[in-house]
Amino acid sequence: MRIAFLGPHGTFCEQALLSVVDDFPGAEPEPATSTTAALDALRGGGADLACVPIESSVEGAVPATMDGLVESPPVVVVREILLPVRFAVLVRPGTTVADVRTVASHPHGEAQTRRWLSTHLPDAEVRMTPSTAAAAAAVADGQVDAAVCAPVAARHYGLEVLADGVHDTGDAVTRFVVVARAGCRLPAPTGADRTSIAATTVNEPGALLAILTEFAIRGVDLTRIESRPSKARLGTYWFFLDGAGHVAEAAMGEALAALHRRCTDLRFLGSYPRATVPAGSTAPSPPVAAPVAGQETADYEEAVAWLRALRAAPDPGVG
Ligand SMILES: O=C(O)C(=O)C[C@]1(C(=O)O)C=C[C@@H](O)C=C1
Repeated sequence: MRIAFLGPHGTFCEQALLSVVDDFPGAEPEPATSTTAALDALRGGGADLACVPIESSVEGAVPATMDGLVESPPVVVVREILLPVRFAVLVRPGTTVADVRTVASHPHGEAQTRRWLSTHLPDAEVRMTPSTAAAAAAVADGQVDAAVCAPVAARHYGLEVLADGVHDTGDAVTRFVVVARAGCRLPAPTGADRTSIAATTVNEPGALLAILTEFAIRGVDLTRIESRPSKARLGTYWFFLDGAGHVAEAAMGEALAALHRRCTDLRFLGSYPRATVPAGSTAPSPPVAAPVAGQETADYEEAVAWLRALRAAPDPGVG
């Protein structure tokens, strides 16, 4: 089983994938040159799964992933991974701070170390690369003087650490997702799951509120909402929503069925176990609201059984 990931070797994405790879028997991680390339490999059949970053606790959404999730043919998330991230500045051996004229990183790496860079390397030109490890590779090739990346990249590219712990915000966490082609068997409900969707709707007052209401009235805790341009024309958007629960559960299933009737386009992007921040990290796990009384799975099952009993009345023809 080939799993394409945002490469080259030494990315945070590779670390995230390696932390769960044993759960995918026979997995062969294969580096892709970008998030888009990883998703393209999945869609084109060159990979069976793709592991890509989706959001950072500091910098927010990874646009290439959000946009890639709603392209065709459809894909679904089957796993999420939370990885605490800390950044180092890597250089070729012997390079001093005074030698650094160019520094490279992924846009999210630059965003999370901007203050450090402006304080300690104020005159360095900052260049963007498709990943933090691509920046480390560029240092090794002599294209730039320094990379802002994961410390682990040093051993992949024969670099040394000029400065460690250079992130501006402590306890940063990046969320990664493992994505499969739609039609695969969904992960079974665990009781602590997340469901992701993307929806478009008409432009009229209250249209977004109507979408949110379908979740609210069923006690579904929304854990994330983002919008991205639909790309069809200015002013039209995909709304990406994550909610606590599994499509196999009545509350989430009913909410999605209601959205299917209501939205102009609705993409189911997967139901998968909610990840927590790994033990040992000081970063807090994301909050999830407590269940709402009367809206728990057992309440739904009881209500469905009640309705079924009503409909199964022995003499429906009375009157
Ligand atoms: O470039 C990498 O190493 C990645 O895995 C990507 C990525 C991201 O997209 O946010 C992951 C973690 C860090 O926040 C910086 C970059």
